[in-house]
Amino acid sequence: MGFILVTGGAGYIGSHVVKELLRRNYKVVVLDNLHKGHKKAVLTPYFEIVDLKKMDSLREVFEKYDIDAVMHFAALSTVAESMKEPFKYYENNILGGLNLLELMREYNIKYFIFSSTAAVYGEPQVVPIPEDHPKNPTNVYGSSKLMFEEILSWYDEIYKLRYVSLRYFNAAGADLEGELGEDHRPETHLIPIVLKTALGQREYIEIYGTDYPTPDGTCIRDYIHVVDLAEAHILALEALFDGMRSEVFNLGNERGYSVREVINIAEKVVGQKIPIKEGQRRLGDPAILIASSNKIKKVLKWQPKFNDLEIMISSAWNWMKKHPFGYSE
Ligand SMILES: NC(=O)c1ccc[n+]([C@@H]2O[C@H](COP(=O)([O-])OP(=O)(O)OC[C@H]3O[C@@H](n4cnc5c(N)ncnc54)[C@H](O)[C@@H]3O)[C@@H](O)[C@H]2O)c1
Ligand SMILES: O=c1ccn([C@@H]2O[C@H](COP(=O)(O)OP(=O)(O)O[C@H]3O[C@H](CO)[C@H](O)[C@H](O)[C@H]3O)[C@@H](O)[C@H]2O)c(=O)[nH]1
Repeated sequence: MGFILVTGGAGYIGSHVVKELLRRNYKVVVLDNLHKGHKKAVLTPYFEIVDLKKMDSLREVFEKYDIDAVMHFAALSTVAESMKEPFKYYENNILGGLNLLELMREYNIKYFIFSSTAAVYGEPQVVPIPEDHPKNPTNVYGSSKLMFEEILSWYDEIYKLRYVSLRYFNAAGADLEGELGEDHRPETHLIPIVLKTALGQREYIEIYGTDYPTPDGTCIRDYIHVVDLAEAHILALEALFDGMRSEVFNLGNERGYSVREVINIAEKVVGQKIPIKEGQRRLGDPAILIASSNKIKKVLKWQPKFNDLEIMISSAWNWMKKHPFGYSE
């Protein structure tokens, strides 16, 4: 058995998946440019600091390792930034990904797992959102992921590249052994910001909009534990190895929590009141995003183990308490 190449394996979700792959005795090589990732989050000794946009250095990685499959997490993923710097997003997420696919073709590697997103759907017409829901991204980030899904389907058609595209909803939580966690800079995600407020690193958590058409006026999201995400990646990879055709799956828990509910549960976890400030809506935020995850449960027999938001927040809190400054201590 050769290596699983994990791009973006120094990042939040990639590092957790690497840990799970290693636990199951896969050989793993991580490729990351460390633009956002952290060296300390890389648990495999095989680590290449390479930018996907640099075809020549990328080719050296394919020359050096015998690769059986690729898991592709590397991407830029901040919605607001994508609307200010579209070129950067299309260049990184499309061109970077295409370089990878071209080398896979050249080196005859047939299996690919892609980190897609709920942002491909845009404003939902129905919730829970099924995979065949219309795709109308409302930002460049979501558009770049949708375009890449289309590219993948042509690589399948032309070169028989077998892929699974996993459309994650809101990834949350941290490694249950406290070895890995979420350390985005700047942090834009709700749960880590709420917890940083509890730690006193921020004065308050600003709620982006309290006039949404939801029961308490704040946005509703479907959170999924990063360890359950990791499990889904392994199931997808092994299904491809067993001959499954290319597939697209949502990954969420089919249950929504409002921003206020998230803050309330976080207060329970940390055992203190967390100061809030009611602010304006953030541009491009849909009111409600909830996944239908029926398909992956049926086809891959995926069963989330940590679908309780309190468990997700507790695991994130455990890591953050131990690492208040993330990986930079
Ligand atoms: N966090 C979420 O809730 C969420 C939800 C849906 C989809 N996703 C997708 O999942 C993937 C992982 O997300 P994350 O939260 O772990 O992000 P992250 O920023 O923590 O990890 C991404 C990693 O990719 C690396 N990278 C980016 N561009 C690169 C390039 N050109 N060459 C080499 N390395 C590069 C970064 O340095 C970083 O370590 C992304 O593709 C993201 O779009 C995340
Ligand atoms: O300081 C904050 C941060 C967030 N929010 C709210 O909390 C909810 C969750 O926001 P996140 O930024 O944590 O995540 P998003 O729902 O924006 O997630 C989107 O961006 C992610 C990548 O960053 C994924 O790609 C995901 O699929 C896509 O829907 C949103 O309603 C947001 O408005 C606040 O009220 N205050």
